[in-house]
Amino acid sequence: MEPVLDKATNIRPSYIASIELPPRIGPVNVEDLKADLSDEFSLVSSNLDISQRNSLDSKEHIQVCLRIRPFTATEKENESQDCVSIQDSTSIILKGPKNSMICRLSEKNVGQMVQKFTFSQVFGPETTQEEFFDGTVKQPVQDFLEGHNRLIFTYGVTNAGKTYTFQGTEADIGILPRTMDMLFKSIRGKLYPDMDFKPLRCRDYIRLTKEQVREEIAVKNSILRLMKEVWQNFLYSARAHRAYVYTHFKKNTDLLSW
Ligand SMILES: Nc1ncnc2c1ncn2[C@@H]1O[C@H](COP(=O)(O)OP(=O)(O)OP(=O)(O)O)[C@@H](O)[C@H]1O
Repeated sequence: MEPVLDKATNIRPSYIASIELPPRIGPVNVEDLKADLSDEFSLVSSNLDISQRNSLDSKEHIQVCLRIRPFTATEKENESQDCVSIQDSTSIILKGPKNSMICRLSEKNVGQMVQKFTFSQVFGPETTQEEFFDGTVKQPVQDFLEGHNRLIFTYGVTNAGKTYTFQGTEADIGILPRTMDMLFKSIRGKLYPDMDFKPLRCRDYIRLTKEQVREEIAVKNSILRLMKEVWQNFLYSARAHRAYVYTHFKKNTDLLSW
């Protein structure tokens, strides 16, 4: 039975009442909602050099990978329902949890409501940290080492597994330490061993003569000596202050007990 609404007491909130909808002109075209925007966000412009264009041509310019994490112990204890099923390596089917409102409504009206989502790559709950790194981040890091710009980020609701994926655990490191490892390995043996470069402003440097190197070392040593003296003086006065506080306190408590 339809609820009977008492019009006199059902007052619309003022913020709704105050909205004036613009008059609709002609039919609404919804086709552009499905527009493929990938061309507009294309990284390939005429300014890029040929090597960069080749590197990008073979791939999508934006890659969106999905990682589905396994249930945590608590979720298993609570018998959480699996709402995501992997259809193939790039798509998943999402079902509303059984007995949820959306599920009951959709079953009643149009059968169980399912939604399909497509990604560049889908990684299931059994995916290891190494497999995930190799399948997602390794190539962009390699591109970066060859001089291209790359941006990698994780995105998801709380508890989705972003920190685990990015940072990982001590026993099973994530994509960030694996990336750093790759970067440091790539410069191994390429480090300049001498100490005759000096940074200048933000991006420049100058090469020092032997005499200038000696002067730099002398300046640095005197700064270090000065810092050591300041630190020792600080420690000395901190100890003296503590000793004073202790004796003062002791004297007062002695007086009190007396
Ligand atoms: N691939 C995985 N394998 C095993 N455990 C995982 C995996 N991904 C996440 N977890 C576990 O799931 C829980 C939630 O993960 P995590 O803390 O990374 O989520 P988060 O997205 O960073 O959350 P928040 O946004 O709240 O910081 C943690 O207990 C984590 O150890």
